[in-house]
Amino acid sequence: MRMLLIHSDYLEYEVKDKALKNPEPIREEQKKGRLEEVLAAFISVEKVDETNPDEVVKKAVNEIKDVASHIKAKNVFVYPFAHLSSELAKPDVALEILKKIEERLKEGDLNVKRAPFGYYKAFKLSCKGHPLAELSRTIVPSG
Ligand SMILES: Nc1ncnc2c1ncn2[C@@H]1O[C@H](COS(=O)(=O)NC(=O)[C@@H](N)CO)[C@@H](O)[C@H]1O
Repeated sequence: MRMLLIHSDYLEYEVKDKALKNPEPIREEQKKGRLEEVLAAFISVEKVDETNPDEVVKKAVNEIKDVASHIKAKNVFVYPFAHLSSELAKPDVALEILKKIEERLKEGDLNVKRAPFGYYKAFKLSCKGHPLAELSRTIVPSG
């Protein structure tokens, strides 16, 4: 799994077209979304993650929580992003892993949103530019 973590004044998205034949079914209110003072987690789920999804979920959640506490962000946006890797996991596996990351993060005291999976989306971001505002993480199952 590859994650790009951006601390931003806000992240807002708007769903445009389908990027998959069968994207995640969404409700009308999910077609647009916005969070202020947010840690945006752009996540590419990779083929290697399919060998142990639960382990990569656990590691990803720990990394996101760790960064959020360091930068004192209470809001997290889980954002499916297929452009951080050339070895993408199958969409159904990727969606399950992203849903689990969202669920686990919500168990803590973070306010979490997840952007819809399988759609082209317009988005706006305002990176804060401090030394920890742009981070990346590579997460692999231990095998
Ligand atoms: N492995 C993945 N990790 C994260 N998001 C993914 C993954 N696979 C698919 N997606 C989601 O599905 C959308 C389309 O994925 S894509 O790889 O860019 N494109 C496609 O798969 C099709 N256009 C066929 O190539 C992405 O924008 C993202 O929302």
